[in-house]
Amino acid sequence: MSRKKAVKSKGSSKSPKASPSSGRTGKGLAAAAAPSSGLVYPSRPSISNSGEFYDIAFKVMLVGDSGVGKTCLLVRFKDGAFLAGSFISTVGIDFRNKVMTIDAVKVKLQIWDTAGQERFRSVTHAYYRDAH
Ligand SMILES: Nc1nc2c(ncn2[C@@H]2O[C@H](COP(=O)(O)OP(=O)(O)OP(=O)(O)O)[C@@H](O)[C@H]2O)c(=O)[nH]1
Repeated sequence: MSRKKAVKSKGSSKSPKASPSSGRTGKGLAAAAAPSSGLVYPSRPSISNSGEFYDIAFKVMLVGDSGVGKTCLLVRFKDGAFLAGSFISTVGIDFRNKVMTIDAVKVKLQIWDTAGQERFRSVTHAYYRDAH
């Protein structure tokens, strides 16, 4: 079985312009998924920016007031590290990808880290579409 290579966005996974969940509509396993649910079921395994194959993708948003620990939670989950004592407030929005295996299914989580400061609210709200 041949494996398709997804179109990569230029640069690292930190580019907020990329929207990997768009452009891939449900096929194959997608019969039960509503297109607006944000679920992405590729008909064949796709490849993430980190080079890992995955079967299904979810868009996850981290939202909350500034300083509650959204960025730390993401870094801890993605890299296993905790940034103690260094509070650099997020500017705008950022995202990281993580591929996990759950019940033998490769799940890609595209986790968006939003800025909690009020002045970025209009920017971050624009990215809520299709999120979980
Ligand atoms: N003690 C403790 N401190 C934490 C924890 N999580 C985050 N912090 C601290 O809280 C501060 C803010 O964390 P961030 O993750 O940057 O906060 P944020 O919600 O992303 O903030 P914005 O980017 O402004 O929206 C940092 O100084 C962290 O070190 C935690 O679980 N325990």
